[in-house]
Amino acid sequence: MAPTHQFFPREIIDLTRDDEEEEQDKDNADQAKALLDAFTKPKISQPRPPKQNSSTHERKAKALLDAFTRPRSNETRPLKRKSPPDETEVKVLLDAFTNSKVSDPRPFKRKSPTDGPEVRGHSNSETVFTRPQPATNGFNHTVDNASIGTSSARDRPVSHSTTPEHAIKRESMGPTPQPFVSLPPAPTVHPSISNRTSLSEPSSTRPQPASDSCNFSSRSSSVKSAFMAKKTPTPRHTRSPFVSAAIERTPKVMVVVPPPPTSDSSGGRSLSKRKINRLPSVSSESDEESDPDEPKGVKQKYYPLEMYELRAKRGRYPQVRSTNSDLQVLPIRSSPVHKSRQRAPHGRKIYLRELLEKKLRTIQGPPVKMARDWDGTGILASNFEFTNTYKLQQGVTRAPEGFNYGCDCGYQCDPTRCTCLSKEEDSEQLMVAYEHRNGKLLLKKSFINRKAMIYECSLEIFHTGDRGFGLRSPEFIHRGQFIDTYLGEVITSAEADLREDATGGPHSSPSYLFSLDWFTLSEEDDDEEIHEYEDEDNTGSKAKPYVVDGQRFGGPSRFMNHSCNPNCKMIPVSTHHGDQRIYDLAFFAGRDIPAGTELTFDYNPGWSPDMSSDDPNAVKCLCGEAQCRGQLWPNQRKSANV
Ligand SMILES: C[S@@+](CC[C@H](N)C(=O)[O-])C[C@H]1O[C@@H](n2cnc3c(N)ncnc32)[C@H](O)[C@@H]1O
Repeated sequence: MAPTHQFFPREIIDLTRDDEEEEQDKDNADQAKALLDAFTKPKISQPRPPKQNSSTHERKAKALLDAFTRPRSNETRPLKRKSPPDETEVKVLLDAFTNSKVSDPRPFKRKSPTDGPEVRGHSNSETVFTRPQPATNGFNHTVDNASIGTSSARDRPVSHSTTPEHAIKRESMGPTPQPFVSLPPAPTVHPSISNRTSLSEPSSTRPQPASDSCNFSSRSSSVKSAFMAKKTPTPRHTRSPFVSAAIERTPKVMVVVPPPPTSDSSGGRSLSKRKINRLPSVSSESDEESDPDEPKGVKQKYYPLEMYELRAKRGRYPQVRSTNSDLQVLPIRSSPVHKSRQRAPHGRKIYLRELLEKKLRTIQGPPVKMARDWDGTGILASNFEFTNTYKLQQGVTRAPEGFNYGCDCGYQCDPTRCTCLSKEEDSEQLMVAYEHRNGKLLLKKSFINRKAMIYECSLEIFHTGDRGFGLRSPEFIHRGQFIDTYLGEVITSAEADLREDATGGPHSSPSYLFSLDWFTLSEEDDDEEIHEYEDEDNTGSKAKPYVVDGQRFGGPSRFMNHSCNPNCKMIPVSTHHGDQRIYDLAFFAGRDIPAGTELTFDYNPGWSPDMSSDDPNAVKCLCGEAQCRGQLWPNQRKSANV
């Protein structure tokens, strides 16, 4: 089928010319250019170019070469050429053209002039093609026509238009390295365009293999090497129009470039980077081998999670190694980078800091950062992962669904009249926790000693120097503002005891156990409804409160230290009214807190002076407050708080 647009100057190509005429015009460079064009481009004015076999091409190519290299027999002066290097280049390139056809298998077997690679074109083909592309030559260059290897697709008219001006403009850009396959004798993609396509065009614009005739990728390497071997290193310059044409076309014959990066491969790195952010809890050695960049968190090797739970179940608890050891901090990786960092303390610090920052990014909500002045050696990177929810562990269950019920506010809850709100002890008045102050939803001043919920601020983990890490906010926090909840594994009291014993107790290592004992009922309490789901072992005994362990998994508030004069307060928040064993531990600002001030709460708010003791094993409090009690906990097992 004839192309719908004929946009190429007709006078350039005329394949009907016979050899005798050509012989007479050997010294005419323009004519030679036209002849060369005839080799590489089918004639537009014809629906189909005449079928030409390779020997015809070779003959014509040699004739063309002769025209440049041999003086005419009836003339004494040599052929006029603008520069010797151009001649050399033409020779080399033409040689490459002819030889490549002999030495290399043709990229595809042309069954007919209509066969050939199908080129998927740019949707705006004016910007892609500089030359007319007859639909009949088998090179379809619109996306619509890109059905590969089907005659119907090939025969479709070309639906784009290109003006001669475009062609001239493109050609003036001169030849460029050829990244894409073009096939003799009917290359269609302009070199400059091929190059551009490989660099920036979407893959849909790249030449596609014709399914019935060729597979470019399977032969690309041999074709490329042939070209590379024959390519002259001579810089290209001072080209005559003819030479330009020759150079521009000849490479099309043989230039093959490895498949350009697909969207997959280009995104691979970013995909792999994204994978880095995956929260690794327990990593196998094989995982480490496969992705050396992957941050490694809790090491099964050092913190045998499964064994840990297994033994806890059996009543035996593994003696885990100290969590302060640098050795535990280091995730073992086999990559050379990591090894070198291991050797260089500075590199190791950087690595550990990066590891921690990756962990910090897994925290949902406002960003939590690591203070820049921290110069620790990665203690934080050890056996600890941030978690965004409670991790219910073995033996811990939520109350059955039936125990959870919503309010009857309707579509939108009325926070001043919601039936979920508790009533004042001595009246029917509802306890409303929040009020708007300073443009924020804050805990009511009157409620600061009661229950409340949520307002977010950004936080920063920093090193206190004498009490391990601490938490602070780079922003001013208003009194009553919600800070965060205490997160971690929710475990049974029995397991908490095992874990505490395993670490030597709070006297020898930091404790991250926070008991959920707010609603713990007294032995006399006969609220059977509340207790019926607690009787897990059917013994009729009331279960002990669950405990949140923030040691291995936790949130930023896991780093909040104790103060005998705290600026924050933990207020329990129940979101499942029927479930009194699992609730949220929410921290609120007890007073206005200037930016950068350490956030603290009282680990033992029910403290009374008679709890003090002279026990030398008591955990010393280093809060530094004037009214410091001298110790973190009474010398009995902690119950109410951490
Ligand atoms: C929940 S952690 C707090 C974060 C901890 N500083 C860290 O580096 O991970 C509780 C532990 O911090 C230490 N700690 C907290 N407040 C303290 C204080 N006022 N004086 C001494 N040590 C304190 C104790 O070791 C305690 O067991």
